[in-house]
Amino acid sequence: MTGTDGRDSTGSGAADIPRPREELLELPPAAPAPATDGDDIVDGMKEAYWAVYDGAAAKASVGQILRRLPVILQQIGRLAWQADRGATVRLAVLQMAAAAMTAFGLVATVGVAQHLFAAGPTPERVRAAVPQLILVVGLLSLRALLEYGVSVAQARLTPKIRTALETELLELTAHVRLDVVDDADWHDEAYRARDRGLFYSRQIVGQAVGLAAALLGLVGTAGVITVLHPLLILLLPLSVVPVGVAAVRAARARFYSFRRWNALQRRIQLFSWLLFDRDAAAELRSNTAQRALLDEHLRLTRHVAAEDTRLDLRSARLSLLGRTTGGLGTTVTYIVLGAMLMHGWLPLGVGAGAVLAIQNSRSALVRVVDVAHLVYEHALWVDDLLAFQARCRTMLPRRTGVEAPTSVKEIRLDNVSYTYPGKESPALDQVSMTLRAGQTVAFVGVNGSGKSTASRVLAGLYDVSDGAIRWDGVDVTAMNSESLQSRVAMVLQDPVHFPFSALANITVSRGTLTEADPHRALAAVRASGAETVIAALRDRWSAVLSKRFKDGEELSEGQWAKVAVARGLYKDAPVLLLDEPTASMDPRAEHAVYQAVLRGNRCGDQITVLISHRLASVVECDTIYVFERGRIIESGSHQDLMELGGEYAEMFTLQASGYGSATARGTEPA
Ligand SMILES: Nc1ncnc2c1ncn2[C@@H]1O[C@H](COP(=O)(O)OP(=O)(O)OP(=O)(O)O)[C@@H](O)[C@H]1O
Repeated sequence: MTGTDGRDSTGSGAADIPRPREELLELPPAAPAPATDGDDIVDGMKEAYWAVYDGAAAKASVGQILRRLPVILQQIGRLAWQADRGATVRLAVLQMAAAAMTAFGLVATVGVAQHLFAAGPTPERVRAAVPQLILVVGLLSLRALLEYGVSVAQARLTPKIRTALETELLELTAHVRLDVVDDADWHDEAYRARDRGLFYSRQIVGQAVGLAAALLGLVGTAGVITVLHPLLILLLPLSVVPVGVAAVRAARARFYSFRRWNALQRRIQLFSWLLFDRDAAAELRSNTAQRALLDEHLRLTRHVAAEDTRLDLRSARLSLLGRTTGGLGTTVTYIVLGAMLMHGWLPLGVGAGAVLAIQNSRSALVRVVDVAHLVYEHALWVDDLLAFQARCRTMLPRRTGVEAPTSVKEIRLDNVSYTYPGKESPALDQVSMTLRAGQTVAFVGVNGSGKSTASRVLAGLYDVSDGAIRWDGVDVTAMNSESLQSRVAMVLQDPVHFPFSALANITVSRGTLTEADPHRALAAVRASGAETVIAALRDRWSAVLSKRFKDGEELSEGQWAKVAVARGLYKDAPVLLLDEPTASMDPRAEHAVYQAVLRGNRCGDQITVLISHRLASVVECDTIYVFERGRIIESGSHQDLMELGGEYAEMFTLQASGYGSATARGTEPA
């Protein structure tokens, strides 16, 4: 006997002597995981796709931040305006009024100081200050009320903005074309927009309000100082700039440590995830690998503890530096103020007021710096979310064109080609076929030959790169994509396990979870074999098919397959595509499905396409198309193809011989 490689396969001769192996790989090291104790463990971590903007505020210059702030405030204002105009106006007006009260309160406090530091006996000075004191209390109470109003408006606005953004994001991601969803980069962006963009969009309104309040406070106190004495405004930078510089450095250090902390946590989480994970549990135990992973976890945790301490110490040092520079600035301010008082340029009461106002400005500036950094970084995430939404809007399926017909007599594919984005060679190459109502056809071929791609193109999920698909002569590109998709029922090998009731798992194929056609549902589960599955559930049709819910039930893969076939049949579309739906079914269930779908052909004018690797199940199809590298290499009935003696006949004979030899072995005498 001679094999295809020409070597003798009888077990004798020179061909049996193994040839020396080529040295492809050197010996591995004795320690598989190199110790990284001496290295910076954060550097070994690839940046997570969702962490791209972490620490951005630490990298931006003060100029960059200042330039972006008006744009950010404007953008958040626009989002707020779209979400709730009334609440936005109230928020802005009340916030400005609260800031004005702060400034008036400061003026009144200066008035109190002027009376207290005026010449004359103390009781008279105190009495004279009382009306101003009452005014201060009144203004502060009014400010508290206004700030309450700000909080109320903010509480109404924030959830509305978040809901609007989330709804729009889900609406867009659920509708973008399938080829877009196939793109891994798009996925990363989608997760980032959902996890980070939405999260920060909820916080950013409050932060923007805080920033506006701090900025208004700063402007207000600067105004008061100018009113007290124009020269004092020159003193203000002397006092506040060092504080501002220290605050900028401290804020940057905080963002920088947050970024490192995040990277470290991700590294640790990899290990804790392996120790917790259900899928890893069996292998972890059978390999007795728990100790090794726990040791690695402990090693990393110790690293993180040391890193935490280092970052905290750095932050403490920066804070000390900030206080020292701030203190120096204050000392210089007070010396100049003292000199002005001594030279009689300033009355004592005004001097005391100036001290108060300068202190106010300093704390307002620190707030501005802190919040500006936060807003800057978080606005990048919100920007990212909005840019992603804008991109998705350009990736929606065709929404123009005529509605696809509710029934079809003939679907023609003329030289259809399809190339996946980013791929060089086509997955479908010049495929032509004609499918007629009432026919059942099969797509067969080796893995990767293009069968599923052909079915997705037929289902209107991908637009062809070349060629045309016509439904009764009408090119599908002239049809609204979603209407076309609604005319095709698709059953896949790995169906979605919807965590809904058994009934909703069937009705979802007609786009509803709440309305059912009871007769059609029963007919569909009977035909697919799902009837016995549902009948065995405690709550039958209403049983929730997910263990994540109380009293929920879990199905086996084969049972899910039956539910998925029922879902496809329930859709009752003019085209039914079955992409290896019975791969996980037991032989009896598979037989029943083929009886129902193929021989019974429940719906006389339906076009049924079956993709299967079990060739025994396609024998009765009207036409069998054999795919190879995206092309159709053979087509015809089973009989035709067997007579042709090509690829199909070879595959069929191979499978049949497996059964034949097994049967023969089973019947051989022992
Ligand atoms: N989403 C995708 N993105 C890029 N390439 C893809 C994608 N899906 C399939 N391909 C490629 O297209 C070609 C055809 O794949 P397809 O899934 O249509 O084959 P198939 O015949 O259904 O295979 P199988 O029998 O394994 O299910 C393969 O080379 C595959 O790698």
